[in-house]
Amino acid sequence: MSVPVPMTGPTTSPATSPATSSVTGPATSTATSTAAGGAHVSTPPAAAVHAVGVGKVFTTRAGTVTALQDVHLTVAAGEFVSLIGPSGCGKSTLLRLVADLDTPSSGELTVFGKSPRVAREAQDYGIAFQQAGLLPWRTVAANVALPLELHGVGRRERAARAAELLALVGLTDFAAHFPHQLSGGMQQRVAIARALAERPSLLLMDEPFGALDEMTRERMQTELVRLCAESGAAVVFVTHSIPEAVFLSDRVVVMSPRPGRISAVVPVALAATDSRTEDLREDRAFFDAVTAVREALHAGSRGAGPGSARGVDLR
Ligand SMILES: Nc1ncnc2c1ncn2[C@@H]1O[C@H](COP(=O)(O)OP(=O)(O)OP(=O)(O)O)[C@@H](O)[C@H]1O
Repeated sequence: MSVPVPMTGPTTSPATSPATSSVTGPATSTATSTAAGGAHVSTPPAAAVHAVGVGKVFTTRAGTVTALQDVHLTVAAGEFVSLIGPSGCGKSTLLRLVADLDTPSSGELTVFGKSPRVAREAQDYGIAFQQAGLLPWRTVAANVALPLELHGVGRRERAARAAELLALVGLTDFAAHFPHQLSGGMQQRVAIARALAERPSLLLMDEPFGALDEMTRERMQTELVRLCAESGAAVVFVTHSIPEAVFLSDRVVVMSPRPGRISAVVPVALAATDSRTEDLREDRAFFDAVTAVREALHAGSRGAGPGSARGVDLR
């Protein structure tokens, strides 16, 4: 990713920061503009995601469910942030609010300084969920080109962009195949290519590798790191796997259940995310970061009752 993070160093456990009123990403460069009179004024670039006191309450026949309470989170442009926490702690709900698939009950949420709706209309973000969600009657290339088609991009330009994206995810030879002719991992790569079609500045990913076998999953993680480095997109990534979160992220956001809130943020002080390779998984610093996230998860779940860490891969 384009955001600088501390380089690999000796093996101290990364510090976790408690969830306080402000959880902010690494500093990014500021844009300068010239004000009247010639003075240069620094304008900080808008964060990819900025949540201030966000809450979400669902009302059902059985009563109300507070899925999120007082969530403060800032994801910098180009930053990779994972959300991890027990089942039902509100990870998907938070992602859905960012994606304008639902609206907050309280607080303020902006995406690149705009409301989620305006950001969606501006095609600021792409989405990839656990189910690849490909249209079975369309070829791989036609699936990748779908968002472009929906937004009126011409046939020739669509074809060129689809070819470029399929090359990026290593599926050039499968352009004319149909989804059922591909493996699960290949389908997921098509879904990621589709999410990148409109060059979004933000990718929202909800357990995109959850259904894959371990080896395919690790390969996909390495590919995702590369793709994100190439595209410069920020990513908000929901996962149940601690090693996955650590391998991919600049920061891991730990959530606790009932009601869902951020209990800790673990900065991942490994090599910059754009230069992470398979070897990192054997690195002492990697294990230390995994331990830090695991401890934060346990601490966040303490007091929430038995089984409250369920659904998290604590290995
Ligand atoms: N549309 C809805 N109506 C009512 N309750 C909902 C709705 N969507 C989510 N919830 C509730 O909100 C809480 C958070 O759900 P959410 O799916 O965000 O959790 P999660 O952390 O993503 O869980 P998992 O890890 O199991 O996917 C849960 O208690 C869930 O039952």
